[in-house]
Order: sequence, then C-alpha cells, then structure tokens
Amino acid sequence: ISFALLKWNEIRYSRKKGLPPGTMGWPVLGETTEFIKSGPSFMRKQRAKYGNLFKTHILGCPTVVCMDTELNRYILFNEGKGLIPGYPESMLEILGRRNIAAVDGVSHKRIRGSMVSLIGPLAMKEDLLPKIDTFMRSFLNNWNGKTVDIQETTKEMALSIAFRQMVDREPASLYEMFKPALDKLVVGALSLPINIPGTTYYHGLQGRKRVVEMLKQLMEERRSSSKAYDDILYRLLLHSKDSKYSLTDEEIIDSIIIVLFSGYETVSVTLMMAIKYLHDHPKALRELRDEHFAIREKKKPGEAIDWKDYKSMNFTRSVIYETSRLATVVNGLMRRTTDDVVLNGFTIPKGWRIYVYVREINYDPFLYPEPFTFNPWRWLDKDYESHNYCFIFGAGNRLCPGKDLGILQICIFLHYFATTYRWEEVGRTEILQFPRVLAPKGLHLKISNYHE
Ligand code: HEM
Repeated sequence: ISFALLKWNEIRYSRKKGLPPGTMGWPVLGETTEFIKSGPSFMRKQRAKYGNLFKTHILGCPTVVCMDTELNRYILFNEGKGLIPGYPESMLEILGRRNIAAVDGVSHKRIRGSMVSLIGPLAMKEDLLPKIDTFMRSFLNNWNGKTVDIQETTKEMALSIAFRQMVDREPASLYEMFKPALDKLVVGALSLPINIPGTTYYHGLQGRKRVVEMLKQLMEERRSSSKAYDDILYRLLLHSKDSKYSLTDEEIIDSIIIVLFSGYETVSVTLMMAIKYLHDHPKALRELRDEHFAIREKKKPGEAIDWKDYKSMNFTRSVIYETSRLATVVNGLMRRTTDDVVLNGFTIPKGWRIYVYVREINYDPFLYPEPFTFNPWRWLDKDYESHNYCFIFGAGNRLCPGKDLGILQICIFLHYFATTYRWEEVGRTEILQFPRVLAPKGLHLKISNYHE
C-alpha cells in the first residue's frame, strides 16, 4: 500500500510534459514533512540528485524549487511574465485577501504607493525617526541588573513599535486589547493550516477576526471625529477620501495587518541574532560601540539621534546585513504561475508554486568567502548591498518597502543598548535555523550598566 501511495503522486503528475525532475512524495502531504523537518539538507540532497531546478510537493501544492541564482533573479524581476507572489491560501485567510502580498498589477502598484508614502525614507526621516528614538529610550530604560529573554523582548519591541506607528495616542489599554489577538494572528499565519478548535491555525483565524473588529470600530470612531492624529491609520483614512493612493476599508485593514506582521518576526529575529553574534564576536562589538560612542560624543546628554547620525552608522548597518545573511532570516520567497511558464527549458504548469530558495546563495563561497564566518567588515569592503544576488530584502517590484524602517529600528535599538549596557549570555543557547530562526528555550542575557 505504501508503495502504491508513494507512486500515486508520481503518476498523477507524470502526465504533465516538460516538468523538471524531482519527486512528489505522498498524496496530499507530498514531501512537506521532510521539508519542514530537515529543510536545508533536504534541499541540498534533492539538488545533488536533480540539479538546481527540481519539482516537489510541499505545503499542499505542487512546487518547483529553484536554487539557480541567475534564474531566481529572473523570477523575482519578472512578475509581469506570470510569476506573481504565491503564499499559501491558509496564510492569506489570516493576513487578508487584499493585503499587498496577495494582489498584483494595478492594485499592487496603488497599495505599494500608499505604503511607501507612509513608511518609506521620506516618512522615516521626517516623522518616524524621532518617535522611534523616544520609544527606544523609554523601552531600554532601567535594565541594569536584570536578566532578560532577548527573544521575547525584541518581539515585544517590534510589535509595540509597529503598533504605535499604526495607531498612536489612543489609551494604552487599546494595545493591551490588541496584543493577544495580534499574537494569535502572527503565530497562526505561520502554522499548519488545520482549522479545528484548539489548533494554532484556528486561534490565528480567531485572532484575525478580533483584530478586524477592533480596527473597524477604531475607523468608525476616527471618521466621526474631527480630531487629527499623527499616525498611519489617520493618513490612510485621509488618503481614502481623495488621493491616487486611495484604499478601500478592506485594503486599509489588510495593509495595517501586513505591516504589523511583516515587521514583527523579521525585525525581532534579526535583532536577536545581531545581539547574539556581537556577544560571540568581541572585536565586532568593540567596533560597533566605537561607532556609537563617537556619535554620543558630539551630542549633549540625552539628545536624540537625528538623520545624520543614523546615516553615519555604517558598521552597524553592516552588522545587520551580515546577521541577516548568516542567520538567513528569510529562507525563500514563494511565487505562483498564472500561466504555463518556461524556465531553463522546463515547463512549469499554470497554478504551480515556485519556491525561490535563497538560503544557499547566502552561503555561496564565491559570493561570500568563508561564508560561515561572521564578518560584518565584508559589507564595508564591497558593495554587497546592491549586488545582483543579494536577496535579503527580496528584489524587483516586491523589494521590501519596510527595509529601511527595519534597519533604522535595529540601529536605534543597538545604539542605546550598546552605549548603556553590557550583556552576558546565561548558559548555552540552542538556536534552530529552519523553517524559522528560533531559540526554543529563549536567549537569556544578564544585563549590567556599561559604565560601572
Ligand atoms: C530586517 C527586517 C526585514 C526583512 C529581512 C524583510 C524581508 C522582506 C522580503 C525578503 C520581502 C520580499 C517578499 C517577496 O518577494 O515575496 C519583503 C516584503 C515586504 N516587507 Fe519586509 N522585511 C523586513 C522588514 C520589514 C518591515 C519593518 C516592514 C514594515 C514596516 C516590512 C514590510 C514588508 C511588506 C509590506 C512586504 C511586501 C511587499 C510587496 O509585496 O510589494 N518588512 N520583506
């Protein structure tokens, strides 16, 4: 029976002509278990057998995995040729069908335009930086003598800062009400899609329902009031009246949810891993501190960081890029074909997923000599950030619109953290790297004042 079941998927898909080589695994499950349990080694094993482009069946979909650097670039830059984002349906149920990553064409252009005007470099410089600076100072206040789980703390930081950018000057109780629902939504979006009471996915859907209810109520209150607010929700509502970036209510809600979601795990995990790598590499930590103390020397005590200071944090920026590369915070990007698409002579049928797998690019010794060494200096020596194959923040017209905001938040956190405190890891920390970067038991740090 096992043999027949294993052959079932092979036979089912063998009728399609021109497919890349590979195996399809079990009916329904495909090769999802191997993928989730031992992703990177499973990928390498399949590549050794079938080459850089191979078929499989993961997360409920027939999928082609692409590990060819050049072809990955082609896919990311050619959405118009039938290669649109293809995140699983179950994820869209939680993040919303009108979220930016679920739409393409003109809708994508309009929603993206709106988002860039709200979180892009101009908004950051004029509006977001001073708020982030104030937030970080108060967030990092009074840590001397404490032992913190930096995994939990960076998550709390990322979620609460993103929330305040979206909805500001509301009573603090609003965040307390949002937080549990948001937590469920975020965890549920990345879980096994089994919708029965008690599962993480079920809770994720409930979380979304609650978040949508609260946002709708808030939008109603804001619309019936003449009060002006200094936050993204207020601007989205203003745009909706009359602007080329006008969004429907559903798009406004899904935009808020996707920004909260996108910035949450990426920023918190990158920051946690940067703190870990800096702890393990004292030379890099010394250079980072020198950079930040040099900034502080030019300022009065307590004076805020300005745009010029932020722009001078070149070594810190290199630490962030090197951390994202070495920890591979984003393993791959999902695309879906809207028609039969020919890639490297193979035909990828309409509706299949393409997994643009970028992990191995991060460890390519030709691109990054000694790829498993933490070496932030390499980003200063070479212009890797604008390298053709640097996909840390994606590429093409889906390049992360929150890239600079994420980097800014991490830079400001590290500025106050490294100039105020020392940190010592408590015990040895286990870090899992796939499918998500995670410290299963947390990353516990003993914090003390730097000047003591
Ligand atoms: C270190 C932090 C971050 C990393 C590594 C990161 C990475 C990425 C990557 C790889 C993509 C491309 C996805 C694709 O092509 O399918 C992306 C897209 C996106 N990111 Fe980020 N991101 C970060 C921070 C942020 C932040 C802080 C925000 C929001 C404030 C954000 C919002 C988004 C959005 C909305 C998209 C979808 C863009 C589109 O579909 O046009 N990201 N991000």
